[in-house]
Parts: sequence; structure tokens; C-alpha cells
Amino acid sequence: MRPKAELHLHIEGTLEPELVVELARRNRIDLPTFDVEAIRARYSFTNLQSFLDVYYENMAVLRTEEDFYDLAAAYLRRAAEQGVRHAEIFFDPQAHLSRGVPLDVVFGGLSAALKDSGLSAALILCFLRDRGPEDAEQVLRAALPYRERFIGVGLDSAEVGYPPSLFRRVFDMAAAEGLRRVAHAGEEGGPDYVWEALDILRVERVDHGIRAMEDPQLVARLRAERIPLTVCPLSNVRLRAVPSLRDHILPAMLDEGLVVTVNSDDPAYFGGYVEDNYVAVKNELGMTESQLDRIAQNSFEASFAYANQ
Ligand SMILES: Nc1ncnc2[nH]cnc12
Ligand SMILES: [Zn+2]
Repeated sequence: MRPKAELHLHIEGTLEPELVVELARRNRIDLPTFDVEAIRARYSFTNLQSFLDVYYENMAVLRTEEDFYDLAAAYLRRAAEQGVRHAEIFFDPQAHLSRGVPLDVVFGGLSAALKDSGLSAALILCFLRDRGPEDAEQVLRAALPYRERFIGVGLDSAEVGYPPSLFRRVFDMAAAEGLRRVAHAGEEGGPDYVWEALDILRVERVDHGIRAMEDPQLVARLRAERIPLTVCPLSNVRLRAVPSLRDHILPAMLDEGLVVTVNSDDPAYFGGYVEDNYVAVKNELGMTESQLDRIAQNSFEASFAYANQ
């Protein structure tokens, strides 16, 4: 199995149904069902929002530092089995703060799991774009006392209707703190969202970015500046951003000379961890070993914090 870095992974998206049930029991939280297969049976999505509804609902079981620790430790174990040598991990603090879970609990559990794993890994704090820019600024200010525990900021959640330009000020604040910058763009939103992420948020990587391929000038810019794109093939199929894996534009992105990487996004929901994504694009898209080697090499080059140990 090829060594690789994973650069687009939401830790809350690694919450497997088995862990949902375990944490609900531990925290005495009532669930509509405690049947793991019944929970998994709900994971059939029609678009990004239909997934986000379930994703936020399941997070109700994450309450204590131990819960966040167990979540991240389970991901890091599986990632190591999938050939991951370095992971840059998104987390969504607003989704926890709004349920009354303090930042200290979230950072405490996640950072301890990363440290204890012995793997090369770092955290990226994501703003939920559908909560708006003021909320994002408030959470960044609240997170600054933990500045040493995260390497950058990102932008995720419902894309269409929440363009990157809304978040100019908070990304400027992040840049002034020396934080790295990424944003989801061009997943459901069009190429204009990717332009704004580059020009206004000054992002250093684009998460997804598949719709950038609709705009040749944008493709030329991404190629010229070697801006990496963190593509998530199984996610795109499950959220119906593409009709099927056989229709995925990944090989064309690579042929265009873009710095593409392959990642899992929310593996507990989309039917595969990162190596499963590599295997799926090999089987369904006929990608060659040398193309996959290129993608794996890109993943290390595109990382912010990989320390070749
Ligand atoms: N694929 C995705 N797009 C936007 N927000 C997300 N949050 C978790 N996964 C996401
Ligand atoms: Zn994502």
C-alpha cells in the first residue's frame, strides 16, 4: 500500500455508527435507534445538505474530552492501516460550542489523541459557512488561546449561498496570526467560488474544487500557481456531485497538470477511508499505478506540516 498524506478529513465525519451507539450509552443520550445497521441505513444522501443534517445530528453523542479522544484515536488507527503517514484533520468547533461543549473539551480530547498516536498529524479549525462571518470571527477569537494546537483554518458546511467573499475579514485575521488557509469551494458551488477563495481568502489549497474544471482560465491559474486540490471521489459520488465514479473528472484534472490529491472527507458516511478511495479510482476509473503514485506524492507536497521522520 502506498504511503500517503490525508489532507481532507473531517474528524466528525469519522464517527462510525458503532461509536455513535457506544458514546450514546456512555453519556446516557437517547437515540431514535441503537441498532447500528439501522443507523447506517440512513446514510443515503441526495446532496450535501441531506448529509449535513445527519452529520450534525449524530454529533450530539460527543460530549466529553474522552469522547473526542476516542473519536480521533479510532480515526488515527484506521488511517495508519490505510497507509496514511501524515494527516491534516478538520474539526468543526461551532457544531460543538452551539451544543454547550466548550472549546477546552474539544481541543483537549483531539490534541491528546494526536499526541498519543505518535503519528504525524495536525488540526485545521473549520468555520461553518452557514453560521455566517460574525460567528466565525467569534470562534477564531475564542480559539486563539489554543493557537499552538492548530495549524490553519478552513471553511466548510453548506456551500451554495455562502460564498467565500463573506469570510474575508476572518481569513485576514487568521493570516495575521500566521495560520494556513484552506476552503471548501467548487464542490456544489461553481468556479466563481474557487476564484473568490483564491483571490479574497488567499487560500493555499482548495478542498474539492472539482467544478474548477468548468473554467479553463481558472484551471490555468491553479496549474500555474500549483494550488493543490483535495479531491474526495467517494464523497462526490455519495453526495451526488458526480453521477458515478466512472464519470469523475479526477483523471482529467491530473492530465491538466493540476496538483490533485485523493482523500476521504467523511469516511464513516461515504463508504471508505483514504486507501479505499485510491482503490476505487483505480478500479472504476482505470487510473494507473504511476498516476496513483503521482497523487500520493502530491499529497506530501501539498501538506503544510509533514515532517519527514
Ligand atoms: N463534504 C463536505 N462539504 C462541506 N462541508 C462538510 N462538512 C463535512 N463534510 C463536508
Ligand atoms: Zn469536506
